[in-house]
Order: sequence, then C-alpha cells, then structure tokens
Amino acid sequence: MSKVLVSDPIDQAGIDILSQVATVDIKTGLKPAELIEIIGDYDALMIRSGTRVTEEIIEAGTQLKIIGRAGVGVDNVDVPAATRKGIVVVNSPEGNTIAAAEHALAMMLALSRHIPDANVSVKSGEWDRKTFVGAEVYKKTLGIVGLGKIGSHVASVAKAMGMKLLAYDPFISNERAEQIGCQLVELDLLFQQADYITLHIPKTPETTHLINAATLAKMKPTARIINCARGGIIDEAALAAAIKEGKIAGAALDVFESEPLGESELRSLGKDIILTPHLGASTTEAQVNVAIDVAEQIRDVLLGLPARSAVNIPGLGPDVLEELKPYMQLAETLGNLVGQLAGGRVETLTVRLQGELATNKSQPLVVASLKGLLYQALRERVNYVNANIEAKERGIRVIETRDASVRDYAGSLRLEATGTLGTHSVTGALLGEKEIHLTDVDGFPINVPPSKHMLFTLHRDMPGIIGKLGSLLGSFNVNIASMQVGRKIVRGDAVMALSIDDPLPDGILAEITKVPGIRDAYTVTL
Ligand SMILES: NC(=O)C1=CN([C@@H]2O[C@H](COP(=O)(O)OP(=O)(O)OC[C@H]3O[C@@H](n4cnc5c(N)ncnc54)[C@H](O)[C@@H]3O)[C@@H](O)[C@H]2O)C=CC1
Ligand SMILES: O=C(O)C(=O)COP(=O)(O)O
Repeated sequence: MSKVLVSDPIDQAGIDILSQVATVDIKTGLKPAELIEIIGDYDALMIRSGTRVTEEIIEAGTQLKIIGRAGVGVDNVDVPAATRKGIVVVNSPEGNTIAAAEHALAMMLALSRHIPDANVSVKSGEWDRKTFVGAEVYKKTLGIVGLGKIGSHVASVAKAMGMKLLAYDPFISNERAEQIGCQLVELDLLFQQADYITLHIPKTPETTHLINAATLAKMKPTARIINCARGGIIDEAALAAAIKEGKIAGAALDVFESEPLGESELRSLGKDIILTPHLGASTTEAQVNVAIDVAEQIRDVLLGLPARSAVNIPGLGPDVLEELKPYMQLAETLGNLVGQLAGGRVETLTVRLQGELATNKSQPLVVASLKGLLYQALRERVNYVNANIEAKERGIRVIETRDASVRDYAGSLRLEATGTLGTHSVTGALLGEKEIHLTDVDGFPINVPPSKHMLFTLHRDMPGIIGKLGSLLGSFNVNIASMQVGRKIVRGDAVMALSIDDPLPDGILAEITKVPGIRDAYTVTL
C-alpha cells in the first residue's frame, strides 16, 4: 500500500479520501532535518504553506510521486527540483478563492474603521469614540494588483460597495477587466490614484518587493495597503517607515516575509496597521474544499491516473485533460513506436497535429509524444512532468506543425523521428472514442491497432514474400496474430505490419532481412 505524509493541518475530509488508497501519517510541525529523515518512506506529501519543500527534501524523497499543496501558492515548494525528479506538484487553484477574497475585504473595512483596536479598547473597559473615527470606502478608489481569481472576486464585491476600481495585471485583457468593472491602468497610475491598494499576485522574482520605498513614495498620504497574497511582495521595513512618517495611512497584512512573524517593527504601529497570522484560507469551507481537491488528485496519481491541477505539467488543465485524454494515449503509443523504429539516438521529433486536432493545444500532446519516445531509455522514470526536461537534456529538438486540411480521420497525429540511423514516421488516429489505430508507417497507408509485440518490414511488393516471411516466423515458433500490407503502388515498395503473440526471438531479424525482397525489418514492443 502507498504511504502519504501529511505535514501541515489538513481537513479530515482530505485524510478520509487518502485513506481509501494509502496509509496516511499526519506529522505536523516537523523540522527540515526531521522531514528529510523520514520522507524517503513516502509516495506522496500533502502540505499547506507551513512546510517548506526544498531541493534537499525532494532529493531525499526517493519514492515521491506527488506533492499536493492544499491551497494556491506553491512558492514554498521547489517546483523546478520536483519537475527534474518527475514529481507531480498539484494545488487547489479555486478551493480558497472566496475565503482569501473575503479576508482581504474584511481587512480593508477593519482597517478603515479601526475595528481591531476599538474592540481591544472596549474589552479593556474603555469607551473611546474619538480615537476611532474612520473612513468610508464608498466612492473611494480601490487599486487591485493582480486581477486573477481572488482579485476578480474582490472587485465584484468592492463594486457593490460603490468603489471605483482600477487594476493592474499585464496578463489580463481590457475586455476581461471591463467585464469585472475594472479599468486597467499602469502600476504607477494605480499607486498615485488609489485610496486602497490590494495585492492579489503570486510571489515571483518580478513581484518581490514590488511595494518598496520608491513605490510607497508615489502613493497618497491617505492610502491604505492590504496584502493577503504573499509575504515578500512588500518590503516590510520600507512599509513600517512609510506608515511611521505618514507617507501612507496604514496597512493590513495577512502574510509576511518570514512566517511565523518574528521580531518586527510592524507590531508597534498601533491602529494604523492590522496583522493576521496568514488566515486568508482559514475558513471551514475553504479547508474542506482544498483538502478534498488535493487529496483526490493524490489518490488519482497513486492509482496511476492523471492529476487535474498539476502546476508542473505544461498546458494540462482539467478541461484540456478531459478533451485530450484519448489523444494523449495515442501520442504516447506513437512516440514509443517511432522511437523504436528510429533505433539510434533521436535528434529531432516532429509532431504534426492533423485534421480537427490541429485546432487543439499542442503542448500536452508533445509532452505525451516525448514520454513515449523516451520510454525505451527511461522506462517508468519518464512521465508527463519531466518528459520535456529529459528530452532537452538529450538534445532532442522538437518541431510542432499543424495541418487542418488532412481529412482522412476526424483528427490524427503524425510523429517523425530523425536520428543517427535515419528518419521514420508513424501516423495514428482514434476510431470511435478511443480505439487507437496506426494509419501510416513511413508514408505507407495501413490500418492496424497497435499490439504489444509487432514486426514491421520494408519490402518490395511481389508474389510469395508474405508466404516466405510466414514460413520463416513459423520455423522460429512465432505465432502471427494479424498482418497487413500497406503499399502506394502495385509491385512498388511496401510496408508490412504484423502483430505477433510473443517477442521476436534473438537473431531472427537478421534472418528476415535475408529474405529476397525484404530490405529492412524492425521489431517493436509497446
Ligand atoms: N493569504 C492566503 O491565505 C492566501 C493567499 N493566496 C495568494 O493569493 C495570490 C493570488 O491567488 P489567485 O487569485 O488564486 O491566483 P490567480 O493565478 O488566479 O491570479 C493571480 C493574478 O496575478 C497576475 N500576475 C502575475 N504576475 C503579475 C505581475 N507581475 N503583476 C501584476 N499581476 C500579475 C496574473 O496574471 C493573475 O491574473 C497568490 O499569491 C496566492 O498564493 C491565495 C489563497 C489564500
Ligand atoms: O493557498 C494559499 O496560497 C495560501 O496562502 C493559504 O495558505 P494555508 O494553506 O492557509 O497555509
């Protein structure tokens, strides 16, 4: 049975799902050294933001197949290191969207009305109304940095509260922003005009210290900043100084450069600052959502099925996966086949999406083709996660082409491998919903389903050749399950595709090529 380590607090709903397929150990609060010591025993690791999954931990996780982040941000996981090792990293892109957006909105209102400090004041026996005179958000300008899932929800609620919305997000179209009621503007303008600035971007090298002394200097003295995205997007020392010096009016922070927050000047800024301990996703609803979402993906991967929200499988979202799943299998089979036909070291793989397939995303099919191509060399060590990297490291050049005019089948895929021993091509299509058929080998039309053991010959189309090959195989006790010849012209060159019951015995290929008329023979195991 597989083993899963849960190293941060996860809702029981997730544990129950994992327990269906694995032994689940819950060990929270582990020190890095403790995690390194035990991770080698586990097939999967389930975390939240508390566990830092470094390269060292990934190296020690020799059995790891998947890291599941029960939440959105994966900045606490060394994703490139996981990718190199073929470990799938999944998250829950939507499970806590509402929770995080509502926390940001709550922070904005709480900051405007000094609710946390007023609350402490009343609880300590005071009745001070003067100190806590606040500001309204109605008709004020909210600047949203990052108009993704959380930013968009914040926008729609803020709109209903009568706020004017500016947004900065270089990856969002004007039409999308308008739909949400936001005006897309440059960052400088947003900083200059906003009364409230709320951050909803991931932490990346570009966004680190996006809010710094220079950008704080551009803001209104009445501006308030809310960060429920990631620590480190704000330079905390610069923020503390700006609040102290009255350059901005205040801030509400849920996330910090270092968590848990240690010694910090931020704690001493009174009612102009609100600090919460990374509570954005901490609602009952969100925790159930993310736990189920991620546990289901871990379960699926442990059962050999694909994950729906892998962050390190290029282009493979849940919708794409659903649509392309049968074609992924086709691509993998063709990759495996063309790799074996090519024999030597493959230098270039050309992936051509034909017919209806030409309008699809090519990236997942390229990855699946490469996985198939590299299978003979890497076996189970190659997967959708690392196929691209492994191909790059082997110097395989990938060319993607499309041809919507090919109409023989609804959609078909053609792979051509050029290597040290020459060029070979195979084309395949799906019959019905998902039955794979080879429709062309080296330019010769055929129509056979691939089978586990196959023999291909390149020969002259002439009387008696099929009989001779049949007799030869018979003399080696090789049983033929099916056979088909593909030719372009009568008595010209032709290809024969045979499905055989067992692997071809050693030495027989050389005998086959001695049959007059047979130029080449290839054996393949799929
Ligand atoms: N405090 C908490 O507990 C939680 C924090 N988060 C954090 O919230 C952030 C946003 O999450 P989602 O909205 O779900 O992600 P998302 O991926 O839906 O949206 C992020 C948006 O940021 C934009 N973006 C990326 N780089 C940018 C840049 N340099 N400048 C401006 N925009 C940029 C993207 O185009 C995208 O539209 C993440 O960092 C996530 O980790 C998420 C959930 C809970
Ligand atoms: O989902 C995210 O990105 C979060 O920041 C939530 O973090 P958490 O799972 O509450 O530790």
